[in-house]
This record gives sequence, C-alpha cells and structure tokens, in this order.
Amino acid sequence: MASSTSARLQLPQLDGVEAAKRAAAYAAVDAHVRAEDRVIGIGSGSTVPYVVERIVQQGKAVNAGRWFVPTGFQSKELIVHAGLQLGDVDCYPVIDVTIDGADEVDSALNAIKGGGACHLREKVLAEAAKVFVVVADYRKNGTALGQAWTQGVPVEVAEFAYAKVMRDLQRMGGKPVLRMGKAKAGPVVTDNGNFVIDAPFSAEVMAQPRALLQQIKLLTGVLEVGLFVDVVQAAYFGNQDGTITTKVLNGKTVDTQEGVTFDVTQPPAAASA
Ligand SMILES: O=C[C@H](O)[C@H](O)[C@H](O)COP(=O)(O)O
Repeated sequence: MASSTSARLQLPQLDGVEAAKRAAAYAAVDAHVRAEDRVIGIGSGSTVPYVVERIVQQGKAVNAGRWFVPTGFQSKELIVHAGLQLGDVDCYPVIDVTIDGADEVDSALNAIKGGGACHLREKVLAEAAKVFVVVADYRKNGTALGQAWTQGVPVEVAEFAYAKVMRDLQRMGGKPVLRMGKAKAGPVVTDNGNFVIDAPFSAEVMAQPRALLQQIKLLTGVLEVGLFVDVVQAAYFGNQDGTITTKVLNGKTVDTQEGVTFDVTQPPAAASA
C-alpha cells in the first residue's frame, strides 16, 4: 500500500484500540483518497481524527486544491484546525469520497451509525459521495447488526414529534429511549436542532435492516435513521494485533480480507503527488 523505500513517519506510540483506529484510518485513506480527488467528505467519531491526520500527510500541494465537507461540528473543527479548506454539501452535492466512522458493520456492509448523533448529515454525505468508506476498530466488525451495538437504532426526530415517534416505535416492537445529555440536563440536541431516540429491536427484526429502515423512515416526525443499508462500499477495521481487516464491495458480494499487514510509519503514496 505504501512504498517501503520512503522515510518513515515519526508517530506517537499508541496502544490497543487507538492504534487499531489509526491503522484502519490510514489504510482507508491510502486506498481511497486519490491525489486527483477534489471534494472529500469527512465523517464523525473517534477514528476520524486519524483520517484527517493521514490526509494532511498527503501534503500541502495535493490538499491545496481540495475542499473538505464535514458531517457536523466535530469534523468541521478537525478540518479547520488541520488548515484544510472547508466546503459544504450545498456547494458540493457530488463528493469524490467520504470516509466516516461506524458503530457496527455486518458482513454485508450494512452499518449502524449515529452513536454521536450525526447520522442525518452523515447519510447525506454518504449518498452524495461516489465512494463511501467506513473506518473503525475491531469491536465494530460484526456479522449481524445489533449484536455488538445493543443500545438500539439511532433515530433523529423533530423535537415536537418525539413522544409520538416513541409510541410508534413501541408499537413496532422496539424499546425506544430518548437519548439524554451527559453533562447537560435534558435530551441530546443534534447539530440540526433535533432529538435522538435509541430504539433496540429483536435480533429477528434487526436481521432485516432494509425493511426496518423503511418502516421507521415512514414515521412522521423522523428525520433520519442510523441504519445505513446498501451505501457502504468498503470498511476498514484495525485489529488488536496491528493488522487490519477489510470488507470491500465487489459487485453484489463482499470480499473480506483478514490479517492484512499495514505499516502506519510509511508515508502515503499520494504525498508525492
Ligand atoms: O453519529 C456518529 C457517527 O455515526 C460515528 O461515526 C459513530 O458513532 C462512531 O463513533 P465512534 O468512532 O466515536 O465510536
């Protein structure tokens, strides 16, 4: 993936999960953010800072002509603090590639997102992108949705509609909970001024994510559902042993490669562009 003859990067030593996140993010950037890409979506979550870090390593020359579109406050700050040019999806409704985090990814590349309440903007940037890639550590790499991520499907709702939507979700068999702030009295308010409901469903219901997505999306008051179905083209997971696992869409099937060696100290190939 990177040239072994280049000078090695001097990187901070990271342990465990953080090292896994960095490896996944670097590998995804190297594979999907090409020197010629001009509009790049930057997602949310704890792995995404390493995505931005790797993009910066591609060099000032290649980044000078690029626009970076954020999925929310966190990624906007990352873009600005990295000295990259901030764009928005209303200026760039077609994005070359978006890289984002995930809460859980199944073996068919369906994902749960929205643990950070950003899934409305994230889905817009995912669908606007020619290529949508997610990055995470090994804990998010699953076979079926709802097994590792048990707090439920994140549902962004208009504030005035939340009680009605909670009742709708209960009638569908869910156990909805209004997401509350951690250092704030009252509910979490999204970057769009809405509330978030977390709705766990049974394994049987979660096994049909497209049907569940369509059912929840039709509830009046729902802005977006954190089920990403048929939108992820590739997923990169950092493992505990320093390797990465990749799941890449190949036609209608998903090619999975485990134990892939990736050296984070090698500079990205696009750095010379
Ligand atoms: O709303 C937040 C996003 O979907 C995040 O990408 C997702 O929650 C993963 O975040 P983290 O890497 O912090 O677990």
